[in-house]
Amino acid sequence: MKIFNAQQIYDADKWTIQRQGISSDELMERAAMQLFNWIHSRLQGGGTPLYIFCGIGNNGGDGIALARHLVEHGYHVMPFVVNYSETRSKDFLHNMERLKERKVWPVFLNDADDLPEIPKEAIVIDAIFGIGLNRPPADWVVKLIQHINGSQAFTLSVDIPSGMFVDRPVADYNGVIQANFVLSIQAPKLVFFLPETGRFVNQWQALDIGLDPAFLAEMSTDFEFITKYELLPAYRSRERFTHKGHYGHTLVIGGSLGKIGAVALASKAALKAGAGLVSSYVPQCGLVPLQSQLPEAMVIVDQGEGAITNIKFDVAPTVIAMGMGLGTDDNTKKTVGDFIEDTEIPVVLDADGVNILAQKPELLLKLPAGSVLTPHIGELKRLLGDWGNDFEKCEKAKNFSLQYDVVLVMKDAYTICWYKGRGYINSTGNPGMATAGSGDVLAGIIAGFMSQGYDALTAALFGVYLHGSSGDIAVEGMGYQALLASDLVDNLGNAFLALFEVPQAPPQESGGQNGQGGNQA
Ligand SMILES: NC(=O)C1=CN([C@@H]2O[C@H](COP(=O)(O)OP(=O)(O)OC[C@H]3O[C@@H](n4cnc5c(N)ncnc54)[C@H](OP(=O)(O)O)[C@@H]3O)[C@@H](O)[C@H]2O)[C@H](O)CC1
Ligand SMILES: [K+]
Repeated sequence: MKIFNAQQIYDADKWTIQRQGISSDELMERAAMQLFNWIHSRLQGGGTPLYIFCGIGNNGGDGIALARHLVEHGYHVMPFVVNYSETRSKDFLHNMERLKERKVWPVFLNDADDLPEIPKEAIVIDAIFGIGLNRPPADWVVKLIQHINGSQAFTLSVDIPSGMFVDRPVADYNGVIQANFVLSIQAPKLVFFLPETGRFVNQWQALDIGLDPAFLAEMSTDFEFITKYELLPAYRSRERFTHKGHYGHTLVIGGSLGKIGAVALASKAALKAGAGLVSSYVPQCGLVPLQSQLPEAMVIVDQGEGAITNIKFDVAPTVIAMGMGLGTDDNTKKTVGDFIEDTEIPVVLDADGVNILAQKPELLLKLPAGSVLTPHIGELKRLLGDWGNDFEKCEKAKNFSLQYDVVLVMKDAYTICWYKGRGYINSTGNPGMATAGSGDVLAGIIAGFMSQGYDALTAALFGVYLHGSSGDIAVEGMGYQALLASDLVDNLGNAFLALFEVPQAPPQESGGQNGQGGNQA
């Protein structure tokens, strides 16, 4: 699912109005009907007071139109106009007239003295600012937002939490609606998925208002939200007349004294992801634990006792996952650096493997095409340099992916895979996955996919999605705290099965639940 920027949404509006021969007011009516249906299907006409705070633009227009539908269905509606500007939008005014025709007069709020009492059992509908916010809100509007946040009422934001810009960092973190739920018009917004702003969005759902599908399909976007529906067309089924040789050979290089578990996790994950063969290359101390823990893997030992000192092997892997548990031994760093410089086999570089690249950036140009880097935030900073905010971080990652022919997997609550300037945002995962070994499993899954012949981007997208999905399935029977990286490996089979589950209702794009939501270590 594409993630549009504000300008693209305004363009799609215009095009839809022209193509479908409708007025902008009719488009707003579609948005209001969708909002109403969503609320009505859940409240079923209950007596909960609905406090609707509306701005004076089209976001406010959505709110006022919604208020009319709710009034017509007998809901207890308290509409307010947040009078932050004299410049009202045409469709806002139109809907104000219609509401007044039904003998409903919203209360105008003009300054901080006007803040209404909000009972905690009320539902607040936030239609103050939408994607049109282009400067910090006035102080009294910030106070209103704080007042709403402090009310303990369930807060439902229309399109985007008010106070959040759609394309740049928040000006004042105390001046953003903390939304329990966001009903986002047509598509989710990028800011839902970035840590600094995503924390204001507990859960979200996109409401389809029928913007011209052909126009949306043709528009190229910097970001795409990846669900199983984007992935399934790339899935390759296992053919009957095949053998292990058809599914490639993953070599996992890593481990040091006390960190052999990282290699075991990655190796098992590669096998579970479908690699035909897996060999684990470890220092000598890894031989016995690996052979006894993971009989399916072959083990190749380095000369070094407790750390890898000189990488040499005589197998012909399809892909190499390396970096997990390597340690910081100088010889190890040197042999890994030399290996990266010479190899032509695509690599999935994790952990210390990424750190070695950060220390020797000239190696980046030597990475075989179709390689994947899987840094966590700390490793990413070492690789890209520090950033001031999430937008700057994305810009750096984007530039990096334009400069080097590799996939950069930026691990976070919503992991973003970057390739050739485009960001692919993952939809699965939860905070339980912020646990030791989770990253080793991810690198192993991605390598397992590459080993079967998936290109690096597709392998990374499948890997990140299934890793998160496996975590989501695993926590169904336990608390987040109890999730272990090995649970991610154990549930990978169920994550594959879930890919093919047909939803009972048609798929709706939705996600989130911070505190119940995603995180990939
Ligand atoms: N296709 C769709 O997604 C549709 C979305 N709809 C809804 O429309 C809004 C966007 O509406 P818009 O009128 O463009 O913008 P806002 O309602 O967010 O803001 C209104 C105006 O407020 C001014 N502004 C901006 N920042 C401030 C500020 N800090 N203080 C005061 N005023 C501010 C600005 O106008 P200026 O001329 O003053 O710059 C805004 O234009 C979208 O979010 C959806 O909810 C449609 O209903 C259907 C199609
Ligand atoms: K809003």
